[in-house]
Amino acid sequence: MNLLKKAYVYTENYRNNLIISYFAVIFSTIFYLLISQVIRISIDILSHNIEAKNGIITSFLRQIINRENFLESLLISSVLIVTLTIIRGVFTFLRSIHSNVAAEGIAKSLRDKLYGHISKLNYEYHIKASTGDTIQRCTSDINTVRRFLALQSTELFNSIFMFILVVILMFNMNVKMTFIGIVLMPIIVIYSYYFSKKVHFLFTEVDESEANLSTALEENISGVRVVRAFGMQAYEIEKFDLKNKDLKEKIFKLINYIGNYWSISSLIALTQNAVVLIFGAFMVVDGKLTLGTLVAFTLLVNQMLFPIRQVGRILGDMSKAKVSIGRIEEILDEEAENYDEGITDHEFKGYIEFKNVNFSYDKRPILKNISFTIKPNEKIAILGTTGSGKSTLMYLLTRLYSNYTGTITLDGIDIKKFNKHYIRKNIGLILQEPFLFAKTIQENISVARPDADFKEIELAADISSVHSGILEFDKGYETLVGEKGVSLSGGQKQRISIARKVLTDAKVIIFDDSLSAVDIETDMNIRNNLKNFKKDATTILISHRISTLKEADKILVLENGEITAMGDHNDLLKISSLYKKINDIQKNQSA
Ligand SMILES: Nc1ncnc2c1ncn2[C@@H]1O[C@H](COP(=O)(O)OP(=O)(O)OP(=O)(O)O)[C@@H](O)[C@H]1O
Repeated sequence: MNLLKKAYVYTENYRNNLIISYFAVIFSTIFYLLISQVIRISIDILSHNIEAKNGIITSFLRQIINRENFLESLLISSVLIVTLTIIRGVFTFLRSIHSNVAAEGIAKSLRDKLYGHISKLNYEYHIKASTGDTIQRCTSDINTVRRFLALQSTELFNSIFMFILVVILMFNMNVKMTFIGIVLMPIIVIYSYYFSKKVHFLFTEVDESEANLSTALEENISGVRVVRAFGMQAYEIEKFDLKNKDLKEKIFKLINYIGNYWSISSLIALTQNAVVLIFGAFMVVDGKLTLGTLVAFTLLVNQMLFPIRQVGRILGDMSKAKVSIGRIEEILDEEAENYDEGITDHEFKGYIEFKNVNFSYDKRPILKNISFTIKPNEKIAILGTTGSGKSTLMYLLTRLYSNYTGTITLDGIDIKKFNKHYIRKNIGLILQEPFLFAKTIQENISVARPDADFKEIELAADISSVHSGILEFDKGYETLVGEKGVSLSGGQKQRISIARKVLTDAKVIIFDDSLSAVDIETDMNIRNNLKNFKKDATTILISHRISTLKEADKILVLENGEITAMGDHNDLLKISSLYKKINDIQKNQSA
């Protein structure tokens, strides 16, 4: 019930389709019962002229068929049966169309809802969640809910409704035969229920094995260079072969089990049929049952058996649907970032201040008592040991994390009061490992401003020192970048991502070690180009290169989450031992 209540919410917009398919189930069942009765009464009238129990159908048939005009009557009842079967077929068709329209519609709106929500979830969620798991929730979990809501629920309704009506009708025809007709049904339901549980487990095993195989394949393809460099091909092939074998064995096990189930349950179903026929035949011989009633019983029992065999499976699948709905709701219950509130109309001047900022990841202190200011148009640089918290500092500034203590202000206003889009539009963060989409270079540059014209894109690429490199490709800006930009060098990828930011009108540009993969000369060119192009932009440079750092107006030295020194190049040579050490090492390397 809880499941149905939860699931009901997702049927919005498709409830009419579901109602039509439920009604179609009702009418298709009623017509089937009608057909069985027409067959029963026709056989009884035409074979022995037996006075069947009076009723609407009997009175109607009595008027149009009789034993005296045998052939004509046979034809009439056949036409009647075919007509009723066609009408039933129309209802079955309606049921199928409407339940499938509802199924696909519900799945689509659920996918839209889930994806829309995921795209608004905070950075912290994305860092912690596994990509594979999230994709599974958006695909196979939605598929399970789709099948349950629109297909299995109508199937379940059909099975229950059919069972109740058939039993009532059979009771009406013959009480003793009714018990005989359903004697093996409980065995079939229990068996199919246990089957579905076991099969669920086997399906999960196959899914896991398939996921292992895909992961191995994905790792091998994307890590092809490492595999070759270490001569690991033979080892990787063997590893893949083992996983492939495991998948084959699990699929065999599953097929075997399903095959056994259908054979055994068919045997039980056939036994049930045989029981009806044998007992029924004796009763017909004893004159306790008419031939027509026996035929009707055989038809009804047969008709009931297939849906009953499905009930166990549907019940098993319901538990799967419950888990899937839970997994989907886990995401939907995550609080989304609010992009609607906050200041958006501020004329940003570029004054930034960190005041006593402290931040922890899972209670582990990362930034400790950070205080510094950046004036508009100033160029500041950050040097720090690995893991000292440089990137984290920039994540706080762009509001990827908000759970810090202390204050961060823009032009004297707390950044928490600004709209998040506004902050990220004005403060452009360029990451060390940029992500490129499986699109053309031109599209990759214009993601930040899809309305930019080609001249602007070219200029942005030129400023980022990547224009001439792009033109060397046969298709130039139309070159398709692979899923992870594999056809581009690390430096090219970094420069394309810089071009993206150049295209925006961000007032602050942060280079988070995003020039690390380009040589010193290109690094300098890009910075000079930017200086001329974005004259009034504030720049924050995270770098390990003294040649880059020394041009900054102010350099922060970060060690273990603390600012240990602050000043320009000459100041730091005197006051920071870390800065001096790095300077000496790099000086010796270039000497
Ligand atoms: N999502 C996270 N959850 C937990 N700890 C994290 C998370 N992200 C980073 N850290 C930890 O926080 C510390 C600071 O990370 P950060 O990336 O800010 O350092 P960094 O100075 O930029 O390092 P690098 O120079 O290597 O890029 C590191 O010890 C890192 O392991």
